[in-house]
Amino acid sequence: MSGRPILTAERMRAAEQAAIDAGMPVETLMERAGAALAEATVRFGAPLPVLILCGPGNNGGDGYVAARHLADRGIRVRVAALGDPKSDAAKWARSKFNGEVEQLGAETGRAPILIDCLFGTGLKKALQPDLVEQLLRLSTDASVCIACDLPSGAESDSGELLNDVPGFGLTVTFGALKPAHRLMPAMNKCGRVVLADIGLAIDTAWREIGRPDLPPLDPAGHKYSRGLVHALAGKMPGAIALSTVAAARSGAGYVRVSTSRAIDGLPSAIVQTDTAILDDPRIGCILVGPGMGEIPQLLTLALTARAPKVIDADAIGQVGDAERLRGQDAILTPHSGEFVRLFGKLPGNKAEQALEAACRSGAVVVYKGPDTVVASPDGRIGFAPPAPAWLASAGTGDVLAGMIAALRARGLEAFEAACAAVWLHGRAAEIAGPHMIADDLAAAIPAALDLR
Ligand SMILES: NC(=O)C1=CN([C@@H]2O[C@H](COP(=O)(O)OP(=O)(O)OC[C@H]3O[C@@H](n4cnc5c(N)ncnc54)[C@H](OP(=O)(O)O)[C@@H]3O)[C@@H](O)[C@H]2O)[C@@H](O)CC1
Ligand SMILES: Nc1ncnc2c1ncn2[C@@H]1O[C@H](COP(=O)(O)OP(=O)(O)O)[C@@H](O)[C@H]1O
Ligand SMILES: [K+]
Repeated sequence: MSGRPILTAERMRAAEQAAIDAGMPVETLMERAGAALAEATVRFGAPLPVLILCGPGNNGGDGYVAARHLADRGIRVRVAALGDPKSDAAKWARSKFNGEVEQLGAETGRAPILIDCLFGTGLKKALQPDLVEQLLRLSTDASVCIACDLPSGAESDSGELLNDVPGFGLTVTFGALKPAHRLMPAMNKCGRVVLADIGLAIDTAWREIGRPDLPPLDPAGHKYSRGLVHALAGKMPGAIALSTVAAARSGAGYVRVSTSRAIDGLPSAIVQTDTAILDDPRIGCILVGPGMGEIPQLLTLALTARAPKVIDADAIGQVGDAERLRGQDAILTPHSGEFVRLFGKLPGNKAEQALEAACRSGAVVVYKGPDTVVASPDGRIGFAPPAPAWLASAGTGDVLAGMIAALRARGLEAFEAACAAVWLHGRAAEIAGPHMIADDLAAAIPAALDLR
């Protein structure tokens, strides 16, 4: 999966330390970070006057460097600090800035552009209430709010907010994204996240899910080689209709659905059959769960087959013990309720929980929500880029399950298929617009595929 790297605060510090050990002075890293922050500020906020709030650590240090670069470009810049810098690198950055530094407090005056360089990955606890008050006041008065590395108060690894945090239009981060940029609730405060390369070597299996690279159509292909999805219908035909239409629109060569009664309104291209022969070697992916209802036999049937499978919705509730999935080539797509029912309350952030669930089940786990994460038992984690909140409507999960099944049947490896489908699902929602229903989402899939 391509996409921007994501590191925890600890691994970020290790990457920084490795660079320092290899002879790169920390001041060089800070210089690059501050310069990138200044550059992004100019691009995002135009040459309006800037107020930079500097904390005591290296996040504040980045702020002093940015102040110098902005002043050098002739931009009016003020710095308001919590106090003197504490770290050596931040002291160095402060000494290089020739302008005045105000004490941050109730008298600090507003500016059209506010840059928060109070705390980044070194945040240890909630900000003092009076500081939160100043941050909220100055952000309300600003036209553009920019966070250096992280919004102050956002916990880097968990994505939790330790205090009230204003909404930022832009967050400029360095070397790698942090989990908080892609986990709720912090993700919702970051705005656009720009990643600056400051010359660190980053090695990680955690990435933001990027634009997928799908294999080209085989000119000599036929409908089975393009991928056969076999869906098992249950009690609610509407859900399987959404899933199978989504599978067909996602480029499966053949979509077949086993159903005991005809499903009205399905496109003629989707083949309905009253048998469920799952040992057909041409099946590229079985889809079970959407609209299944209380028919646990359908899951049992799916689990007897060798083909890869997507296990969604009601079928997740029927798994019972995650061990039952061991040896299966499966992708599980729980929302939070289904996740907790199957795996219980797991420790760690959402990504770590998904990874633990993947390890316990041996399946690729797509842990859905406003901050969907995809985890593979081999340690890879994909964090979805922000998707529109209007995805929160009935049936959109059925559409996602069908999309994953199609991409799996088309031959993508399980983790790649899940990540690609999550990315396309979000883009299809953007295309379908705020008043969409799940049917419109499925109809927008071809346009999302064209976006790539
Ligand atoms: N990684 C990299 O490669 C690079 C990282 N860079 C930058 O460094 C940033 C990380 O810097 P950092 O480690 O100095 O931590 P930072 O966030 O400035 O805060 C630490 C200070 O705050 C204090 N403190 C904490 N919480 C507090 C609270 N609630 N209320 C009050 N005080 C609190 C804490 O005090 P302590 O508890 O330790 O006494 C300490 O003094 C990172 O986000 C990025 O911007 C770049 O320069 C380029 C290279
Ligand atoms: N607030 C939100 N912002 C973005 N995406 C969301 C939000 N809420 C839900 N989603 C996405 O919408 C889909 C909902 O799936 P699910 O909960 O299974 O619904 P259903 O079972 O009705 O189809 C998931 O892909 C989820 O990631
Ligand atoms: K910050």
